[in-house]
Amino acid sequence: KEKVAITKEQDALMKLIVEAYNKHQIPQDVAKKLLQEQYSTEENFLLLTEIATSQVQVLVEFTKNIPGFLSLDHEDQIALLKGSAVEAMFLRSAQVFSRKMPEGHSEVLEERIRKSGISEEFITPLFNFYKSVGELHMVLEEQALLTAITILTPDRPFVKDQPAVERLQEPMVELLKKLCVLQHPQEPQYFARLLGRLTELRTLNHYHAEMLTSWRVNDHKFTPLLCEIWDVQ
Ligand SMILES: CC(C)NC(=O)n1c(-c2ccccc2)cc2c1CN(S(=O)(=O)c1cccs1)CC2
Repeated sequence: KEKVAITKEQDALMKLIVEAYNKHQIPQDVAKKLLQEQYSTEENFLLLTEIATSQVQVLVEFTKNIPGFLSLDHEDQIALLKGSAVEAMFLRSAQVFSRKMPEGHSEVLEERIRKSGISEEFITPLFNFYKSVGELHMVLEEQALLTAITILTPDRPFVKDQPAVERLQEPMVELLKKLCVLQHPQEPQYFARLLGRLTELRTLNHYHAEMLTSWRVNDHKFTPLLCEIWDVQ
């Protein structure tokens, strides 16, 4: 059985990705607001809008720190960001949700998300996803790499130079595979389970598009950044 070892280059790549991932967290004040303000549906929706908007800004900064991303074709950079924004948001939500929170906080958080104007048919897959990510107990490195791998998905709509994106994504997938073997030696199928989450994420894209139409008919307003990244209005 060959010894799995992280090379010097892989260690350097991982440090860059984790550093970028750590640098861009959700501002604590927004998370605190989630736990303080009153419970109206409208209030909850506005809070989620605020959190989602700040998360998109966080996502753009993280993406810019992915080695090689800024040397991609500029239009492809935009196509990758727009193509992965929703998945990256749901992945980040699941990670925030599965993090140890002070007593009672995740219940409040869940309650607010359930009472934010999102229709029941989307709430179920949403929380199923949060749960399935939570059960993996991902370490920070795995979370950061999985987010980078999601962003560097070559077959997003309108990506012209897919091989260039594959060349960036490939080393990340290799590194994540090694990390999983090192972090979860007792669970050889762990890496496959992680990639399975990415497949589940893609289904959430569809739900999200449906959510947007149902919100638009109820005249919900989004921020210009969310409209831009989601191609709405
Ligand atoms: C951390 C960020 C990325 N999470 C986030 O924005 N959440 C969270 C969430 C999950 C865990 C902790 C804190 C927040 C739940 C939901 C969203 C956003 N969406 S949305 O983008 O469709 C939306 C935008 C405007 C109105 S609804 C709906 C569901």
